[in-house]
Amino acid sequence: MTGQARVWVVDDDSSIRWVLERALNQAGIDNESFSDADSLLQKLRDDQPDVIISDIRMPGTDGLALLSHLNEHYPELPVIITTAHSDLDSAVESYQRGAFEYLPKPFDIDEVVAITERALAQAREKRGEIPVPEALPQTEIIGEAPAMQEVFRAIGRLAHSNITVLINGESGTGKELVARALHRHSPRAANPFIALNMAAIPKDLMESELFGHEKGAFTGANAKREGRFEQANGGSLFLDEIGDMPAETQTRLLRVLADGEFYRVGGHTPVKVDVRIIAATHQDLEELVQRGDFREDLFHRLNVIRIHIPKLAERREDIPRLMQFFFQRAAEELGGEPKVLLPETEQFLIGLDWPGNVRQLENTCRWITVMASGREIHLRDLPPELGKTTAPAETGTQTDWRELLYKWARNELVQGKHHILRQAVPTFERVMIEVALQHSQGRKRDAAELLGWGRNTLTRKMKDLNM
Ligand SMILES: Nc1ncnc2c1ncn2[C@@H]1O[C@H](COP(=O)(O)OP(=O)(O)OP(=O)(O)O)[C@@H](O)[C@H]1O
Repeated sequence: MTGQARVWVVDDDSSIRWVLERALNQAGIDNESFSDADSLLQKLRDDQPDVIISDIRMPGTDGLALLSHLNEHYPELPVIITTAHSDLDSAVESYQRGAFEYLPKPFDIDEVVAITERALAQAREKRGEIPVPEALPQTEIIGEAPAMQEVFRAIGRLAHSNITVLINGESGTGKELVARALHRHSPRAANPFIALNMAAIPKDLMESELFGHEKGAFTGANAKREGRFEQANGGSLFLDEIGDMPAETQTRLLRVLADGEFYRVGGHTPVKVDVRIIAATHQDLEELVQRGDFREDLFHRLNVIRIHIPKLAERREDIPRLMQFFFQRAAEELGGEPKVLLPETEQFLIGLDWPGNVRQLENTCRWITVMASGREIHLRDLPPELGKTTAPAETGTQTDWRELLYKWARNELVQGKHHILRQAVPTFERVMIEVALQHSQGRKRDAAELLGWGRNTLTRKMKDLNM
């Protein structure tokens, strides 16, 4: 945006001017008020705002006359009309004379601010200024594992279609990322992508969240509200954790999918929408259907194309690149240079089970970026709980590390490596030496004694190991 956004408000009611001034100021929108249209027109001769909010009934030039004048002489300038005497005629008249929006009083302050922001965005667009890009989450998907290649192929095949897609995968495997990619590569890319997590919405608010409500539909519904379906019109609606959708909402969703239209809560006029549904779940929907917890007909409607995202432990080969990517991103966000893993640290991390999948890996990389002081990451720099939660925790510390070693060795062999002792033994010795030196506060003679070596052996080993 060039300079500050400026909004002019004209209303003969000083209390309305006061309320609007306060709300706009709070939203950081620069504004100025006028008590009548004539003084506004006067000022318009040598200055121009980005948006005007005008009342209809005012002494002197009224709002509709002002609107006609503005529409003729300043067609680019969005005008929001407000009125306390709302009727069908004034609404129709306002739109016919080119109003950007029409708002009956008393209005919902948040709604006025939201509409003003939309008007400001449109004004910028018309002036040819580049619209402020929305802070889109990073959508690059990393995956060289065959299972991920399969996912990419599915996204590619679906690129030109509007088909409903069901994404299956454990929590944190990247379902939302894939949904965004499906949207970004679809003919709807320029329209909204709206994400909604069924598990995060209280049951009794779900319908109004999805379908919106009319003013007065229930206690607390002070103004009409658009639901997510309307917001996603022309674009995609991502319904995450669809298995958690309550039965009544399932029934309504099914009807919307069949008819392409719905009623807002408390509404009597059908609302038509064109929305592509991308649903996701970590649950076994077939099993939910069997148990009677999910409607079978809805399941079939959603299950047109299914994309399965494997858990991270099933695509360990992607872990190094993912970590590199997350270290890079964490460094950009938190400052500093991206961390680098020592080979033994990387091997250890590749061997873990990662029950929280890619999200857990990402969080671990952020943790390391914040907590580790050096650039190179040793085993000792890893979050202490990592081994416990994600490695198969056995009884007693002795079996703990042996289990990990088993896992590591198996993994090496699975990856086709040879001579694995060449890596394992020095790694083992290095860890032992580091711990002993830490314990002896750097005194080599004591460390050697702790290890059961002579001092010369320790010195030679440290030299061999480049320590
Ligand atoms: N293949 C990948 N490449 C890069 N980043 C990824 C990949 N998979 C997941 N991520 C990142 O991991 C995090 C979790 O992914 P996402 O939110 O898409 O998972 P989800 O399966 O939708 O999780 P939930 O089911 O818990 O909502 C996100 O920050 C996402 O950017």
